Amino acid sequence: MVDLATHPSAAIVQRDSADLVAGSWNRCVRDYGLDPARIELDVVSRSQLSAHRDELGDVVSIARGEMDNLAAQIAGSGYALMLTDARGVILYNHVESALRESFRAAGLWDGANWSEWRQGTNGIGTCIVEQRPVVIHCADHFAVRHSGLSCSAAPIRNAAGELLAVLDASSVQCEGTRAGQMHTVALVSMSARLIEKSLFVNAHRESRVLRFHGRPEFVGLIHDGLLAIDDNDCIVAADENAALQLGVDGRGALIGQPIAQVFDIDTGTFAATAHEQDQTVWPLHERLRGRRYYARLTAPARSRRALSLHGGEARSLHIPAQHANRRPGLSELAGADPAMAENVRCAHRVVDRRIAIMLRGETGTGKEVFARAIHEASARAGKPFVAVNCAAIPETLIEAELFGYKPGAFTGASRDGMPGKVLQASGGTLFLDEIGDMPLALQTRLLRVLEEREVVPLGGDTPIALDLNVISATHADLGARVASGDFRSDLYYRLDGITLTLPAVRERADRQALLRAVIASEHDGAAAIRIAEDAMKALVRYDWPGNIRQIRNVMRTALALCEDGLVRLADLPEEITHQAQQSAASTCASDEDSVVSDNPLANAERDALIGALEHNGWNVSRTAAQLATSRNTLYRKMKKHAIEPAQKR
Ligand SMILES: Nc1ncnc2c1ncn2[C@@H]1O[C@H](COP(=O)(O)OP(=O)(O)OP(=O)(O)O)[C@@H](O)[C@H]1O
Repeated sequence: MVDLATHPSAAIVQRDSADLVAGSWNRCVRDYGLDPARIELDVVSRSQLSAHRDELGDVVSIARGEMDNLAAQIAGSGYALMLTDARGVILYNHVESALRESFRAAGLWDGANWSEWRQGTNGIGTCIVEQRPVVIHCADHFAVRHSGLSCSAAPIRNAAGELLAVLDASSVQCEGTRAGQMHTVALVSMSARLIEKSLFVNAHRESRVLRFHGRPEFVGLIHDGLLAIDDNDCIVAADENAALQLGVDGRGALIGQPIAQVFDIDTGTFAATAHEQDQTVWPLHERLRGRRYYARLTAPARSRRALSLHGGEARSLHIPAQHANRRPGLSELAGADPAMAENVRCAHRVVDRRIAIMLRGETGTGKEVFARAIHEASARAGKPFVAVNCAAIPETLIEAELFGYKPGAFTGASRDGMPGKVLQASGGTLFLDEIGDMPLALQTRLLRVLEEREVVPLGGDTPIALDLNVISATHADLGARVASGDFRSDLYYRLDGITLTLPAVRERADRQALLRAVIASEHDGAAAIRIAEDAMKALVRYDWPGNIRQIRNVMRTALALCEDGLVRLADLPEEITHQAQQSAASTCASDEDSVVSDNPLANAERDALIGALEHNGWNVSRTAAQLATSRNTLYRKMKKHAIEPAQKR
């Protein structure tokens, strides 16, 4: 039984709630320019609400189950429960029928936007900014109209630590003290943790999930650690509890590691255990310090079906098909790569703050997909997203294309004129791809348009007001172009509110998971896509100079060529199979620890190293300490896996 009064969330909230409220009030005045007497309720349209719900997918249905449990615990207390997305829009409420009218009047209802920058200091919005449990009680609220509310809220994160949603318990009767809310916030925090656990298990239902704790009676409860393990016996996801339990520095240190390197475990027995002993708790020892844990291993949802359907066949991976052309949401793009997770976290923080975002990354790393996902995650979702490829439009046309023209503005112009991409994007997001290729003369004009927030079409004389979010992208070194005078520095600084660098596929710690996601999105037939194990290994080993675009093209062709729905090594282009053979051979020849070269886990080791280096900002000493190895060994392993220190971003 958990003692709520001593629950960590209660301690945190009590300790620094005065600072937290002061910090939020400061933001309300300084950053959002809010007037406490003039804050209006803000409710999204029905269609936006259903788009917000769709975006969160399973989160809403999983959270609803837990909210029903929590509601039963607090029934009759005058509290109601709200689930919001990471933008603060209420997606689902649980209010007793007698209280419905008063909650609706207070704006605590589906579709209401409780972000801090809209409603001032409040439980939901301030929890989103602070990313931790908060109590905002009565006069803590910035808006005069909300001073009768008492709110306790806790964040719900995915396995990458990224904010997905907020769970809030609110009362419209301002009674008692803030300290009196500690029970409520502790209950809400525990429910949020339980929802996170269910989300983890659900997100990894295709993998084996290991739940472990130092005490057997805690396995399967709120404090146990969770690890998802793929068909190669490598850890593909871990929650914070797993890192805490094992005493490692964050989840990143676990992802990509073979499970047999973390626990003293025989992988053959391990694989069998998952099929046979789903509910049994059994002891296991951690390798580094020899500590004893107790664990339960859950079989993947598909394992029995796959065994019976494909028994006797060479080992292959089954990737469930997805809806083709489905656009991944911003949170999904994080995958299990630390650099991508950081990009997504930053994007969530700056979205809707009028900060220009610049995306950098090699060709095909998904800059446009990322830009669209930012747009869909913003308050402008549902408004236009207009992409302009500055390199693809001839220099002579780019001005008209961007800024539009009036009828008869120039020879060859359409008789009706054209509004131009900038105006088409008004209300939504303008995505300027390959911005480095924008001609110098037009850079001046673009800067003026962005600064003045109005555009005068060619041949016109009346400015038209604009309301735009701007995201730009480049694979060039724009800093160098500024230095050489090819790119205006003032435009560069205007566009570069924040730079997010998308990693190349070869740098990603979650290469195998990324491959699976891209492959799944390539096919929308009912059947799962099957990839022979050696083919998958070759795909993971390959460098992918064309990044995600190349993966898509290669897989599209392989899926068309393959027979009986199984992609074999022979269905892949020669450069991929050739490089895979070469890298296996060179690993074998160059490494003293040559047994690794034939070991199917070699790639996992490379991924784990990159993950750990990323996690430590590419500081070799810190990474070596975290991995409990020497700097020399780490350098040797980096050399073996062709990981350049220069991959530091
Ligand atoms: N996470 C993803 N899952 C599935 N497909 C993706 C993903 N990210 C990108 N793609 C696909 O990869 C291809 C390249 O993506 P995108 O155009 O966004 O890359 P880019 O970095 O903007 O490329 P360029 O620099 O050449 O313009 C597209 O076909 C896109 O649909």
